[in-house]
Parts: sequence; structure tokens; C-alpha cells
Amino acid sequence: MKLAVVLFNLGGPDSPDAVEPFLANLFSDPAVLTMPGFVRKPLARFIARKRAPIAREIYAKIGGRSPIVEETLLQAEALEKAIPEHQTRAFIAMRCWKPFTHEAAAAVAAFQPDHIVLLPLYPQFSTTTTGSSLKEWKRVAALAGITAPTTTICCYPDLGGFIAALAANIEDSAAEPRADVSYRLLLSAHGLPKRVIARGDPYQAQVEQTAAALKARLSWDDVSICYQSKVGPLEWIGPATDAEIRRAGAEGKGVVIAPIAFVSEHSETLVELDIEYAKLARESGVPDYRRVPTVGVRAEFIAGLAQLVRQSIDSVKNGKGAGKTCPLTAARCPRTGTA
Ligand SMILES: C=CC1=C(C)c2cc3[nH]c(cc4nc(cc5[nH]c(cc1n2)c(C)c5CCC(=O)O)C(CCC(=O)O)=C4C)c(C)c3C=C
Ligand SMILES: [Fe+2]
Ligand SMILES: [Fe+2]
Repeated sequence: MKLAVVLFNLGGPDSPDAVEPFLANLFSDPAVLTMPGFVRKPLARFIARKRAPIAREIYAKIGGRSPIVEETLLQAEALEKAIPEHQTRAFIAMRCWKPFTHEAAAAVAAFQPDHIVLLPLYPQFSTTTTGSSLKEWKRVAALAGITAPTTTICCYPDLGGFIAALAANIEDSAAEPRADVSYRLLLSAHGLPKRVIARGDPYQAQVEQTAAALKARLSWDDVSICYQSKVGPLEWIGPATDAEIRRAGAEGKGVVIAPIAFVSEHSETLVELDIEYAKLARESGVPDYRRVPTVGVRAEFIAGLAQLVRQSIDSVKNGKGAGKTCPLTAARCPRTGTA
């Protein structure tokens, strides 16, 4: 059968000129700024204009643009190869920059698939990311006249292949430790405003599920979860990654830091973790700082995603639907048994 897998992510600016409109798209999303459109849209433009010079400086450190599309294209290609039993095509739908979700919908409509699987490249569900992308898909798929049977994967915080890929990357990064250093493993996830969690967003609980699955797999006693990438004046969930790096420095600990909510490289790994936090670690007295790569196209991760896609297709046949704790109550959940 002709299978379309739609991969969702945020996207990133493809040039310095794209930074401000990208940010305006991000902040005009009602899932990110929850207020009526007539206030949200001008406010989004204002925040974008204010943030743009800082963001342009961030992107200037990696050539003025985000590599997220190239990284996602590699994942799409790998996933197509991992599902050879169907005529599989993976499409990329970014929420805030090109290729936009409506462009993905047009391409999917032209492909005329027999089945569509919606697959967010966010392992943990948040209303601000997956929720927003799926809502946008629903809107643009209707406009594109898409009627093919569609199943949705909400999240996969403890998917075997994801955890195996992360654990292998952590073990690679921690190899050949310095004999005079005792190391702490920091599991760093993207943060969220506290009030988003208070509204019932399952993201933090799912980040904790990822961390628990990793801890169970690794033999590592000193492990902490922390949250990075705070923007704006609101109070965010913590502890903050920078505070955890300072604490490690004060305790003379080495740091192995693994991004656990991103599955590809972009500004928040290549700049925040590799440049800004590496500098902070040096200044804080951390004797050795090692950043674990994102799972990218690591074989275990791609195999895990392929398994999720197969389960999602099968859920139509065997009638297994959404569980009680699934954030997608209206959609079928592939995590039967656990979600
Ligand atoms: C209120 C603001 C933001 C929330 C909430 C938020 C949640 C969130 N974001 C990601 C993943 C990514 N974020 C990226 C960039 C980015 N995010 C925000 C703001 C919020 N994110 C900003 C302002 C930016 C732009 C960069 C900057 O100005 O610092 C990206 C893309 C990065 C890139 O391509 O270079 C990703 C991916 C998650 C997982 C998440 C909540 C769970
Ligand atoms: Fe973000
Ligand atoms: Fe679910």
C-alpha cells in the first residue's frame, strides 16, 4: 500500500532574514501564547522584533541558519528505508518555518496515499509542540481535501528504540572517563512555563518517564533531570540546566549532558549546549564537560519509529484505541497498555 508518514517538528530559520518571521510564527501560535488573536498577533510581532537580534546572534554561531530541515530529511529517508513492506514516503511538516505544514499536506495529497501516519518528532507530548502541530495538520489536511485513513502517534517517551539509541549515545560519550573525575549525568529537556504544566500538559511527566527508562537501562547512580532554553518573563519548570551545571562545578563533578527532548541537532544543542553551557561549565569549575549527540538517524531510534508506525497502522485493524492517560483522547494511541 501507499503509506505516507508525516514527520512534525518546529522548524528553524533558513537565513538571518528568516529569524524574525520565524519567531513571529512561533509566538503567534495560540498553543504558545494563550490569548485572543487580536491581542496575540500584535504581541507576537512585538516579541519577535525584540527577540530577533538575540536569536540572530545565536544562529550566527552556526552559519546564520538552523540545520533542522537537513537533519529531519535524513531521518525521513532512513524511515522510508526502514518500512520496505509498503510504498513508504515520509513528508516533513514544520510548525514555524519551511517546509510548512500546509506544504506537507499538499505533497501528501499529490501522493494519494492509502494510509497516513502522523508522527511527531517530539518524544514527549506537549500542547505547545505536538498538540499544536496536530491541530494545524487537521486544519490544512481538510483544506487539501485529504480523506485517506489517518492514524496518530501521540508520543513515545519510553519507546525501546529511542531509549536504546539515547543510552548507546550516552555510553559512547562517557567512554574513557578521566580517572580523577567523578561524573554526573544531566538529562536536559526543553523547558516549559509552569502554568502550561498547571493547565494539565503531560510533558513534564513524560520527560520523567524518559529519564526513568534511561536510568533503568544505564548503570549510573548520579543522574539529574534539568530544563533548558527558557525564554520570556514567566516562571518555567526547573531545575534549570545552567543552575545544574553550576552546581556540578561547585561540587567538582564532571558533566555528561544528554538532550532528551530533541531528536536532531539545532540551535538549542549546537549553540546552547555546545557553546554557551560548555563555556559556563569551564567558568563554573566543571573538570570535564561532554555533550551527548541527539539520536538523529541512529539505527535503534529509526527502528523504534518504524515499529511505532506499524503499530499505528495495525491499531485500525485490531481496534485498539486510546487509553485513559493518552493526551490524544480523540485519536487512536499506539501505546496500548501504557497510555
Ligand atoms: C514560550 C516559548 C517557547 C516554548 C513554550 C517552547 C517549547 C518547546 N520548543 C521545543 C523545541 C524547539 N524550540 C526551538 C526554538 C525556539 N523555541 C522558542 C520558544 C519556546 N519553545 C524560541 C524563541 C525558539 C527560537 C530560538 C531562540 O530564539 O532561542 C526549536 C528550533 C531550534 C532551531 O531550529 O534552531 C526547537 C526544535 C520543545 C521540544 C518545546 C517544548 C516541549
Ligand atoms: Fe522551543
Ligand atoms: Fe497516546
